[in-house]
Amino acid sequence: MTSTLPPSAPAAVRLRGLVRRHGDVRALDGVDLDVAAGTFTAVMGPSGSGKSTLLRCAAGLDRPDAGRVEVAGTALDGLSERRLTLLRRDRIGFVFQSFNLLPTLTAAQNVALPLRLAGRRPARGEVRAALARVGLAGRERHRPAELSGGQCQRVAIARALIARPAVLFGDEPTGALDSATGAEVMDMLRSLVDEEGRTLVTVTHDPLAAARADRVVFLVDGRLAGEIVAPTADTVAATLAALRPAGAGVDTANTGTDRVPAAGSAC
Ligand SMILES: Nc1ncnc2c1ncn2[C@@H]1O[C@H](COP(=O)(O)OP(=O)(O)OP(=O)(O)O)[C@@H](O)[C@H]1O
Repeated sequence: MTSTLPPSAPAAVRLRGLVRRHGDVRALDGVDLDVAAGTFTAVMGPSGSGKSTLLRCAAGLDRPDAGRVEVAGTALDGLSERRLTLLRRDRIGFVFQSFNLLPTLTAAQNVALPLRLAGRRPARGEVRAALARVGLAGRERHRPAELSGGQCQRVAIARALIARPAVLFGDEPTGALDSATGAEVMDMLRSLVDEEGRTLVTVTHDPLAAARADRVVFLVDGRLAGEIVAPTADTVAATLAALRPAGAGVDTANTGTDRVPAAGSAC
């Protein structure tokens, strides 16, 4: 199946015929998908169905073997590595399950890093405002070891958003957090869409997290296998259960009900 917008509708992300092979494995097997600007899309599916590969190709972190990726109207295929790096820096944000903060830098310095790497000095109050936006007012001078896991992920999100990317991609951004903290982070991500018109695309295994999205798309064996608009945790869980091959066990990844927080300090 495909999930595309009319050609005239503004798409923050447009994927056409995406194929990505790893040896004999077709991690993506012909995916057509549009993500409308200003929306929150969750990507779900069984373990190994191609979710991370989809995100990495859409974000320009990996190159598909065939097909086309457009982000905010720019086609990624054919871009030189340098142009792709600049596009990722300026137009694409990415957060991972691990927070990847630099331990010796303060929260504010971590958030400012993408601007500094781009040769730009942050405007007065810009970093403080970015941290306040993710609920970390007053934490500017804390280093990662002095922050909780949820706070570290908020710093990582502020860092990913500081350059005002066209799309923020998240690969299980709450996967290392306990359920309550993960829910708070998902609520904060939702508010970024509602209040600022941000565009989010997030892989998650958690039906409760996916229920915050406007739309959930499901992958199976590298192909789109369905979608739910205006999802609830129940409709998401039921769809996932129906997609799981008969006899398959519970997904080894976190399901949101059995999450264990990352050990030790969080970052
Ligand atoms: N670098 C790689 N080398 C070889 N095979 C890979 C590589 N990356 C992904 N794959 C394979 O491609 C398929 C899709 O992997 P991917 O990580 O995208 O799935 P996923 O849905 O994100 O899985 P999970 O939910 O377990 O994280 C899997 O069969 C995986 O083993």
